[in-house]
Amino acid sequence: MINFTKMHGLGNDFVVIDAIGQDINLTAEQVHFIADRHFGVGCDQLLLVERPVRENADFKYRIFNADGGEVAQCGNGARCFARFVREKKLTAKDEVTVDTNAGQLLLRFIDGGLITVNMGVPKHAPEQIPLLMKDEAVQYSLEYDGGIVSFSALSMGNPHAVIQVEDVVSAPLETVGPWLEKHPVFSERVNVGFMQVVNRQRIKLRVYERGAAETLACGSGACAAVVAGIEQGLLDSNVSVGLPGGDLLIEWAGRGQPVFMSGPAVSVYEGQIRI
Ligand SMILES: N[C@H](CCC[C@H](N)C(=O)O)C(=O)O
Repeated sequence: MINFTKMHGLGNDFVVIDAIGQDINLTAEQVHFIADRHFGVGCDQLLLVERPVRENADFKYRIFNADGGEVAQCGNGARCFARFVREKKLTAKDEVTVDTNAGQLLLRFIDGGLITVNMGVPKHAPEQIPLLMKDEAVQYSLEYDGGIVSFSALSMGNPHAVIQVEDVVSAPLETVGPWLEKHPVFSERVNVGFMQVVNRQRIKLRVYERGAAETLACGSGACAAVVAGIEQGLLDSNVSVGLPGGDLLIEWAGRGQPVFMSGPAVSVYEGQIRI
């Protein structure tokens, strides 16, 4: 039996497992089973909380998409990880440093039960798009269904494509999402965000996530969309991102600077799963 906590960040939901106090070694198939909403517990991603790798870190955490694939970054997951280690009394710190496969994150508890994550510095021509590599251009275009799909491509530690649309409600997420997610120009697939610019301090966003399909919120996707919008001169440095599951605050001071994301994290229930 494995003990877990079911959590969410604005409806992007997680199975969070303490792999320090439990001896856990999950295959991709087992992650896929746990994530299944009919045969398992059900979640967008599964998070494993482990001992740190580097001396200056408090923990390591690993992220697995519902399809079983391990990935390196998850914004909503980072906030839920922070809430988890505090609620499980694995730390009493107000600021937690965590190792991830994308590097180190700094997580801070702020007023109102919110958590701010330093998501690191965005990379503008992520290595996952060698075929499209231009001179640090951040806008790319591909032919699709007799037309052209233009997008910004960048990495927040995981790859993102950001498409600007007039209205997120009518965005072609169900068709363009899976098409671009698996497009061969992205050697490791990609998360696909559909961004509607409301004004210079507000966007609306829907994300078709790599390995999980559409989620109610995507933290790294919100960061990528704001970076893309600022790069195109459409947004100021502090932006409220309206996702189907709720709002995140994203702050970015420009190239070479880290992106900060602030938002909630909620524990829903504790459980055990037979694996
Ligand atoms: N699907 C993402 C991982 C989860 C990201 C998302 N849930 C977030 O909050 O950033 C990927 O394959 O890179």
